[in-house]
Amino acid sequence: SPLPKSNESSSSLNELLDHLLMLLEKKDPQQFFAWPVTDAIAPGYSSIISQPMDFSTMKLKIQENGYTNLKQFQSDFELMCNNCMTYNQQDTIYYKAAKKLLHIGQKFMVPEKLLSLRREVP
Ligand SMILES: COc1ccc(C(=O)NC2CCC2)cc1-c1cc(C(C)=O)n2cccnc12
Repeated sequence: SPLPKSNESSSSLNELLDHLLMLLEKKDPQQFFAWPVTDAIAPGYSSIISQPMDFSTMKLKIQENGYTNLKQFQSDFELMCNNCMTYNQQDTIYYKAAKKLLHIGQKFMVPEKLLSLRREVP
């Protein structure tokens, strides 16, 4: 089906979300959150995690105008981090990375911080 027509407001939201996503991806240098987790690298993952989420899926969703507000973007980000902290034990590099990323993301996505981001987006 053709991509829905983007209007002024959705494209400026999408620009903000693209910028935010780029900032969050930079906080995941090992790219643990870059792609969907497969059962091959994480045994039983698909039967434990009912709603998988990763940065590449979020990027696609932005391009398809899948987010109509910031809150929806925030909840996918939190879903991604919480999935990781559900599947992995606390003493793993993945759990620790998710905890750290979630904390950083929550600091980024506060209104005054976002205002400055909006000024950054050309
Ligand atoms: C896209 O997901 C990944 C991509 C690459 C890697 C990876 O480079 N792992 C190496 C670091 C020690 C092996 C791990 C993951 C990975 C993410 C995750 C998450 C996000 O739960 N995960 C869980 C168990 C095992 N591997 C992973």
